This record gives sequence, structure tokens and C-alpha cells, in this order.
Amino acid sequence: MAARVVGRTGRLAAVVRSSAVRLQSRLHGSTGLRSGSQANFFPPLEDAMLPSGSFNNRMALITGGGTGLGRAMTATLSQLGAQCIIASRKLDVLQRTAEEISSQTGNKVHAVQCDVRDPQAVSQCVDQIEALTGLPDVIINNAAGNFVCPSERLSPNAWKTITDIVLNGTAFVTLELGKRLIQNQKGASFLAITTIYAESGSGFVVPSASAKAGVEALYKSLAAEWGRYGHRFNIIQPGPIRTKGAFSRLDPTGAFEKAMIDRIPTGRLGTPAEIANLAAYVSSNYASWMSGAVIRFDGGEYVSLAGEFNELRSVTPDQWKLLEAMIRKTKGS
Ligand SMILES: CCCCCCCCCCC/C=C\C=C\C(=O)SCCNC(=O)CCNC(=O)[C@H](O)C(C)(C)COP(=O)(O)OP(=O)(O)OC[C@H]1O[C@@H](n2cnc3c(N)ncnc32)[C@H](O)[C@@H]1OP(=O)(O)O
Ligand SMILES: NC(=O)C1=CN([C@@H]2O[C@H](COP(=O)(O)OP(=O)(O)OC[C@H]3O[C@@H](n4cnc5c(N)ncnc54)[C@H](OP(=O)(O)O)[C@@H]3O)[C@@H](O)[C@H]2O)C=CC1
Repeated sequence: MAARVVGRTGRLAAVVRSSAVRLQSRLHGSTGLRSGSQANFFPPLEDAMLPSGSFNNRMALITGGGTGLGRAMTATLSQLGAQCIIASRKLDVLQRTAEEISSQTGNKVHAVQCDVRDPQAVSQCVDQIEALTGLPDVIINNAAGNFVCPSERLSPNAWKTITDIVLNGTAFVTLELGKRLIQNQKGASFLAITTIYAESGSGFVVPSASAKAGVEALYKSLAAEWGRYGHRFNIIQPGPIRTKGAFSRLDPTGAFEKAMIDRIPTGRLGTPAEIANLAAYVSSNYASWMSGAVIRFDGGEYVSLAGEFNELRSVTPDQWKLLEAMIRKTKGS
């Protein structure tokens, strides 16, 4: 009897070990067990979700709107009728994006140069915006900087650069616009784009994690304080969505993409159009009762990373039979 149990236990250990090996090999990029075919259940819809004209006569400022997710949000808002202003450091990039989007949607997109780390530049940028369109109804704080780096290799200036762009930049833009909106008794929707690890923290992107957590505290605090002025503050935490800006700095060799997709329950990355639809909804009057919300939009990645037992997804039905038999055999403690 004892020999039978030992034999079974040995076999079980072997199958579990081989599962672990397969799991490791998935993590390191060789052929995995999961094909990601569950992505077929979750096809992204790319067209604008809100009724056309939802943003007619509305002005939207999108920081970092020249590239990546900011560009997609600008395109969607513009398609829905908004007059957009995009602001960041590279005027040529902004102007190209503005022209491309304007020519597709027929709605004006303005390009304004601004380094959000510099409060004076932010103030001048808001002067320009007031002159161009008046104060905006929609503000999306999307500009960011990031790179993967072991924390022991970070210089003080590396820390300062990321936290200045992400936390101070968001604060300067939000406070400058907030004060002027309050003075003019005009309401607005503020949205900040953070990340799922703003909540958990993450090694190797510590300045970004710290600054994004600060942005979330800022937005939740102002949601409570400035509702009385007609301002809503919300946060979207995107999971991985392929953009040149993010992927070139966070996975420069592409070695981690497969492992990342394997841990996402919906089996795929998000798309810029999907986040643009969510940002448009949150910024629209359809969401006028939404304030102080933190919306995770990540295909399930966060809960997948968090659950201690989630690796058991790689246990096969046959292995489960053995595990269950062992568990059922256990009597007492
Ligand atoms: C298991 C792994 C999984 C991998 C997943 C991959 C994909 C994941 C997707 C999910 C993403 C989640 C969150 C994403 C959050 C983001 O914010 S992505 C957006 C990224 N976009 C950008 O960063 C665009 C803007 N970035 C920049 O302009 C620059 O990169 C920078 C550095 C942020 C700012 O530029 P600049 O002001 O010109 O700064 P520099 O003068 O170049 O540098 C300032 C100091 O920083 C030091 N530095 C710069 N790069 C590095 C580096 N790679 N490593 C270490 N240090 C660096 C630089 O040396 C300066 O410091 P010193 O003066 O002391 O030398
Ligand atoms: N892509 C992803 O998987 C994820 C992205 N995010 C977040 O989404 C947002 C957009 O990222 P993404 O589109 O991927 O990456 P991008 O690199 O394309 O976007 C970052 C933008 O920020 C602007 N920017 C950077 N520094 C400054 C500055 N000092 N002043 C003004 N603008 C600045 C850049 O423009 P310029 O260089 O002209 O200044 C750029 O347009 C960020 O907040 C990021 O943290 C969060 C989670 C996942």
C-alpha cells in the first residue's frame, strides 16, 4: 500500500515537475502550452463606440497626443466632434498627427509645444489654448516617460526625469487648468492614464510606479475636493498595448511579449482604439456621474498576476484527477 502511494506520489511529482518545466519554458519564450487562442473569444472592436456628435462643441486637451495611445484618443474624440489640442515636446510630431487626424475627421486639431515638467511652459501652453479654443471641457493627462532599469542603476536625474514628467507634469497641467476653470466657473472632465502597477508597485520601473501611484492619489483627492466646481476626475489603468514609445523602452528586444500575452486571460494585448473608446466614454457626458473612479483595462492581466494559484492553469485534466485523488485521500490535519 505504502509502495503504491509512494509510486503514485512519484508519478504525480513528475507530472507536476514537467508542468513546471513547460511553464518555465513558456516564461522564457519557447513554444508554450497555451496558444493564446482564447483571444478568438475577445476580438477588439475598433470603431468609435459613442454616437457621432457626442463631443460636438467640446474642446479636449490631450497631453502626449502626438503618439501612441494619446494619438488614438485624439483621433476618437475628434471623430466624435471634439476640437482637440495635443501638447508635448516634439512640435513636428504633434503637427503631423494634428494634420492627419484633422484631414480624416474634418475637425480641427491644434498642436501646442509644451514640456509638462516646466510649470512656466505649462502656464504658457494654457495661455495658447485659451487663445485658440478657450478653456477645455476635457483634459486627458496621458504624457509619460518610462524605461526598465534595475533600481540600483538609477541616477538621481533618471529618477527626477520620470517623476517630473509623470507626477509633476500631471500636477502642473491639472492645477493650472483647474485654477483657470474655477475662476471661469467652467466644469470639466479630467482623466489620468496610469498603469496597473500603480496599485501593486513593480520592480524595474520604480520611478514610474511611484509617480503613477502619486497621480492616482492626486486624482482621487481632487475628485473629492473639486466636485463642487463641476470637475470630475477619473483614472484609467491600461494593461499592455503595443506602442513604439512603451515597448521600445520596456521590452526593447521583444523577449517578454509572449510571456506577457500568456499571462493575460483574454490572450492578447489591448489595442489603442479600445482604450480610446473607454477614454471617450469616461470623458463624455454619458459618464457625468463617474468621478473618483479607477478603471483597470488590462484583459485580466492584473488578477492573473495576483492570484497565488493561477499557475495551476497549466495542470492538465489527467493531472487534476491525480491531484484530486490525493486531496480526497487526506483525512485530518
Ligand atoms: C516581464 C517584462 C515585461 C515587459 C513588458 C513590455 C511591455 C509592457 C507594456 C506595459 C506598459 C506599462 C506601463 C507603461 C508606462 C509608460 O509610461 S510607457 C510610455 C513610455 N514612453 C516614453 O517614455 C516616451 C518619453 N520618453 C523619453 O523621452 C525618454 O525615454 C526619457 C528618458 C523618459 C526622457 O527623455 P530626456 O528628458 O531626453 O531624458 P535623458 O536626458 O535622456 O535622460 C534623463 C536621465 O535618465 C537617464 N536614463 C535615460 N534612459 C535610461 C535608461 N534606459 N536606463 C537608465 N537611465 C536612463 C539618463 O542617463 C539621465 O540621467 P543622467 O543625467 O544621470 O545620466
Ligand atoms: N502602451 C502601454 O502598454 C501602456 C501605456 N500606459 C500609459 O499610456 C500613456 C501613453 O503611453 P504610450 O502611448 O504607450 O507611449 P508614448 O511614448 O507614445 O506616449 C508618451 C507621450 O508623452 C509625451 N511626453 C513625454 N515626455 C513629455 C514631457 N516632458 N512633456 C510633454 N509630453 C511628454 C511624448 O511626446 P513627446 O516625446 O513629443 O514629448 C509622448 O507623446 C502613458 O501615460 C503611459 O504611461 C500605461 C500602461 C500601458
